[in-house]
Amino acid sequence: MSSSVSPAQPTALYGGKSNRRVTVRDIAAAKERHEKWPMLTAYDALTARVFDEAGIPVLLVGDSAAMVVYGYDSTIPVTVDDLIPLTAAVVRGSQRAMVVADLPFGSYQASVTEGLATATRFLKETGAHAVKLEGGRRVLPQAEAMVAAGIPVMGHLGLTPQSVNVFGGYRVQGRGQAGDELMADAKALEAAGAFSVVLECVPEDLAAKVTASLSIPTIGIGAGPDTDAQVLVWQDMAGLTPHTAKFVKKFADMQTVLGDAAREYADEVVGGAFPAQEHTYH
Ligand SMILES: Nc1nc(=O)c2c([nH]1)NC[C@@H]1CN(c3ccc(C(=O)N[C@@H](CCC(=O)O)C(=O)O)cc3)CN21
Ligand SMILES: CC(C)C(=O)C(=O)O
Ligand SMILES: [Mg+2]
Repeated sequence: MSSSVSPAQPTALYGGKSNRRVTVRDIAAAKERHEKWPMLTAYDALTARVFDEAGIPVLLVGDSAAMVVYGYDSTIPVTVDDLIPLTAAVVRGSQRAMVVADLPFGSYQASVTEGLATATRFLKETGAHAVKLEGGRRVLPQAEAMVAAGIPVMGHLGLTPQSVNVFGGYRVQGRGQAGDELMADAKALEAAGAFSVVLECVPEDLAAKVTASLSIPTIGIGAGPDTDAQVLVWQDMAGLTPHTAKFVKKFADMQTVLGDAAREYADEVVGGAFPAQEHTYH
């Protein structure tokens, strides 16, 4: 497994000493300075704390919780009521990171009113600092209304998993003509006031072109090395998920670590070695 190395020079978002919450202004400053930054998902207080203390500046409570927390085989089934308690836990578990709430399928597409009501619920009931929604021009009125209401919006283009049934699987998006459409969506989100945009599963050349064309940061997942930021689902990054996409790098082997711990615990219970006197009240 790889060892971690901090950059020699602290950047606007990583490696500095400030403990106050990261804001959209800090994120804009990072783009101006051409500084890269890391984002991870989190779904509970303890992992949020670990990632916060590791200096991850932005934590996303992804609707990927549908798959990695709730065990569904897509993100379609997860609801606002499923995600609100997880998002609140991540806010409580972190001190410095900006917490972004991923709006689930069916909670913002129907209308501006619906989108605004959902985004407002996340900010009020969880303490999240921003929301993320999938789509470009098709959700522009919603994005504009949220920004007008004072809610920072993160966009998400390319492989938008809530549309998996339209794509016919989790496939690379934005090849050929579709790249021009994606670029237009990215520019529309920027004009609507989005503070950043996720680019998922797109060719690296397209991601680089979009990154160079926007004044807001791009956050890549399967989008190559040239986006301003990167994001991974933490269970993928830590080696807990059994099957992962090509874009995932495993920075730890938690499946082995946790499995070995569980087997050792079980062996000691069955063999009588645990609990010992030191774990016992007298
Ligand atoms: N654990 C987890 N990690 C994720 O990154 C993630 C989720 N869940 N759930 C929601 C979506 C689904 N995602 C996925 C899932 C599979 C592929 C995948 O297997 N892609 C193919 C690309 C095939 C092609 O060339 O078009 C691959 O082989 O990498 C990609 C993104 C990303 N998101
Ligand atoms: C992978 C990220 C971008 C996401 O949307 C999620 O985790 O739900
Ligand atoms: Mg998501």
